[in-house]
Amino acid sequence: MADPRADKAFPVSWDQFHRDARALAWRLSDKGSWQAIVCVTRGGLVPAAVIARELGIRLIETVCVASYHDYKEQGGLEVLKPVGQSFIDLGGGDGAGILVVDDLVDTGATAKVVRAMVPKCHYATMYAKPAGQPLVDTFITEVSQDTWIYFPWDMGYSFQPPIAQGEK
Ligand SMILES: O=P(O)(O)OC[C@H]1O[C@H](OP(=O)(O)OP(=O)(O)O)[C@H](O)[C@@H]1O
Ligand code: HPA
Ligand SMILES: [Mg+2]
Repeated sequence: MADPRADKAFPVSWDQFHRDARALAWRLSDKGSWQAIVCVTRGGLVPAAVIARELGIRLIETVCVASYHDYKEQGGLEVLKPVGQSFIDLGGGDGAGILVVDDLVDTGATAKVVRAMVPKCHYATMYAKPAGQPLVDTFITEVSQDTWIYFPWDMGYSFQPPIAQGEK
């Protein structure tokens, strides 16, 4: 269950997301070499594109998982498409040689089911909340459990009331 008190906001712009994705690629670049990326859709598609470009990886697979069906509401976790067997077999049948990429880890529920498919993978996310961190090998920024991360593809420009107005 995501923290229902996730009331702090961590908004991420496209520029910041790109910078953080590049930073993740830099951090990964001396941690190994991978034959393929498995991106966790849908959120993992975006950092996976940047990391694939930076690390020169052209073999890309998806694992399709839906966990949060409504805003901040974690429903039953559904695996809509598992990792393909040919990818699991790349490094000997246990996911070695696979770099898994997702946008974030929160409770760790998604990472747990994906890791069960490719136990020897390297699991990388852009952002990590404490509950999910033990399931991730590499991430860029830690945010607290009571923070909700707002990704650029979920946002639009809107009027912000002045700070002083909120104090009335
Ligand atoms: O650590 P957890 O508590 O499992 O949460 C993390 C997962 O939740 C979000 O995916 P979501 O299920 O919302 O689907 P989406 O990627 O299609 O937005 C996010 O992209 C991660 O994959
Ligand atoms: N932001 C966006 N999607 C999420 C989050 C979050 O903090 N936690 C789980 N899915
Ligand atoms: Mg996701």
